[in-house]
Amino acid sequence: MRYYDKITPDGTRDLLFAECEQRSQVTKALKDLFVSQGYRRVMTPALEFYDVFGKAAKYLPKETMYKLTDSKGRLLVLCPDCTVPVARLTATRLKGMPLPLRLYYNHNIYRGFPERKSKSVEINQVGIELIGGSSWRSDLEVVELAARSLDKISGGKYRLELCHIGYFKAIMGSLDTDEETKEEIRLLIEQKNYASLTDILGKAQENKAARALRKLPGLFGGEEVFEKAYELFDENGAKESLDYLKEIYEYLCRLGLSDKVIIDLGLVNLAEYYTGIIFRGYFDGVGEQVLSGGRYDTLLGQFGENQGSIGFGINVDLASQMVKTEPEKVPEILVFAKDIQAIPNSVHYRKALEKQGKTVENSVFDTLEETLSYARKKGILKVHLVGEEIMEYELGKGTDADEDN
Ligand SMILES: N[C@@H](Cc1c[nH]c[nH+]1)C(=O)O
Repeated sequence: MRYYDKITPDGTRDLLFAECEQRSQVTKALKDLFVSQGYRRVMTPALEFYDVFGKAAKYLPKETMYKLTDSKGRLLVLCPDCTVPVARLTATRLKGMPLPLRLYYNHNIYRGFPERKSKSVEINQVGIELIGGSSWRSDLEVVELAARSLDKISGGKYRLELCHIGYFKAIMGSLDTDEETKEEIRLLIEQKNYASLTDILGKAQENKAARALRKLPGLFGGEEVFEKAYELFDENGAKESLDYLKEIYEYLCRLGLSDKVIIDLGLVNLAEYYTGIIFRGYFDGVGEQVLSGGRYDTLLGQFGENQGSIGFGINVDLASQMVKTEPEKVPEILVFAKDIQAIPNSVHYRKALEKQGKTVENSVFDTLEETLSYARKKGILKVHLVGEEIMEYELGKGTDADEDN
């Protein structure tokens, strides 16, 4: 029998020192930004009833959720998405609060990807949701905030891809095929898999919609994309979606972000709750998407509250790759209590040093000799011995000359 007692499950990992620091820096930078804009923090549990997502099962693939049962045999999941629990919370405990609600969170989510062993299944996500308010103004606020978040973390080395799911939905609505094939088509477009897309569309009835879908993954770039898109398909609400997206795009250009924003009409996200604009953020040199978000106007309705909302989430681990940390600092002083009786005094002494802003470590060795040897190994330059008096030992870098003086 094989024991898995020295490793972590596929897709999870331990984080050490500098990595923890990078994470903290990212979350602090984002938190400061969100708080300064009036967003308030909420926390939802790591465990949720499956029904919270089951009701919205169509929003997230069931196979990617980690499931377990509680003591009453009810089905639970490890939270696979932050937006759905926030919708649950808004419709229950936050019901009746003045709208709009501006919420932010820092949460781990769990999504299994059986086909990709190396992909993280535990993702630390920081995000916001803006619930209620006029769609137009909320969309402008949140898209700009997404760009600002990416900018703050990467120092300008980012790009934001924009789409409106209404365009894709309009085309799909005009395609004469069953739901299963439609889902397959959506996946192929998401993966920009032209070959299989052409194959599968070859089987559907040839019409304007099928032609447009074939071209969809290529509708990617700057302003010129709009012209092509209008030409390709403008029925069934497609024109209105493009008009709306174009206005958002122009607004971002007016903010000076034209070199950061890309239109990608092939952005057909995994989470099916989107009903309006959707967007994704990338950092230069990081292959995977760091930010994802969009407008979802029907999700809250699933929980009995009809409110439109928009939000985004940022993958903190990927964002951490953009953060440089200072080389790790060792404590300035190692304090050693000469004997058991001196320990209370050494505590007072450490507190006094901490008050002066010093970083202080307590020696848990029984002898001064071991304490000095440890300090040398760790590179701590000062050892203070607390007895009747305080004795200070200075350990020069790489020398132990003054050890016994
Ligand atoms: N929950 C979405 C991001 C999002 C937040 N709000 C709207 N969308 C995701 O994980 O991709």
